[in-house]
Amino acid sequence: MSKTDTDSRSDTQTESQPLVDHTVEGETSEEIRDEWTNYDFDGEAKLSVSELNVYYGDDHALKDIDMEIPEQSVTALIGPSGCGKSTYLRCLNRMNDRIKAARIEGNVEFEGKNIYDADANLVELRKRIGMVFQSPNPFPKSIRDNISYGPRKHGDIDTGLLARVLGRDDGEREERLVERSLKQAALWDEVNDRLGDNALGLSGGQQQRLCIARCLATDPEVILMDEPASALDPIATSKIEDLIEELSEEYTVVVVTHNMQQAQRISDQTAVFLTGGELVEYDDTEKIFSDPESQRVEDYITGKFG
Ligand SMILES: Nc1ncnc2c1ncn2[C@@H]1O[C@H](COP(=O)(O)OP(=O)(O)OP(=O)(O)O)[C@@H](O)[C@H]1O
Repeated sequence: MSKTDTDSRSDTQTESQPLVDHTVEGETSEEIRDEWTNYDFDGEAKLSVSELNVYYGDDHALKDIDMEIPEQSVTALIGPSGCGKSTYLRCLNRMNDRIKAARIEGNVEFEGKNIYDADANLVELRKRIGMVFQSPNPFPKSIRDNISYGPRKHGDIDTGLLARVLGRDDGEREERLVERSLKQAALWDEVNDRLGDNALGLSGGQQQRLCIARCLATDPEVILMDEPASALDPIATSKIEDLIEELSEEYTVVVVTHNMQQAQRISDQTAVFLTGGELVEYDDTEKIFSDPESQRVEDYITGKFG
């Protein structure tokens, strides 16, 4: 499968500037790290992360992350437990702001603007960069209300009494939005005859697709997913995986997964984080899983540690 240490070092090593032994944890040189994480792709970057550091109190959870995320594709984030994948994902739409102990330094550019600028509009940001969590978390409301809740909150849909009195009722638009979002999330056929039923009566897999539909209803451009299938059975997982691949034709998807087969099945590029909050390698998924540069990445993906 892999290159040996000697092979992978020979590309970059010079006599005057020997590089450290990258097989020793924590000793990857900056030059090598830059080379292995500087992913060269066709097309535009949707998000550009630079010099990102995250601290929880004294714990330095993410170290100097530079990463460009290509638009309309699936980027998988993999790595052992505690290496910072979820922390990184939450940085991409400022969800870490909600964690008191978290301190974030660096830039995350979304279409040319740093989302950490003081004047960033967080409501708008999280509308454009949506998130789906590990455990399905529908609201204890009807299937229909789960979809229309966000657009109503943002003022995109109004079906209230005043709107009705003023003849501006968006009821029809709401129905169209509910149908479109549920179809996009491959759930419409299973629920279209019971849109008024409580969402908590759906199966786990259906609930997760509903959460994806809810996210799509606010018209995001980026969808962040934190282990979206880890609580689901194999059939429900396979539906979510198919859905992720379809969504990437229109949206930019970033997904954290512990499941390496899943990363291989669904993603175009994979970023490997290792213990200590380091981004060690970032490349085409095929390359990462067939011919990684880093010995540590190879050890991780072949199950030698992690
Ligand atoms: N809210 C928090 N407060 C303090 N420390 C935190 C918090 N969230 C995460 N951490 C710490 O930050 C580090 C990275 O955690 P994170 O959850 O991002 O890793 P992960 O790779 O997503 O792990 P897992 O795969 O187990 O979900 C860990 O050391 C963790 O203990």
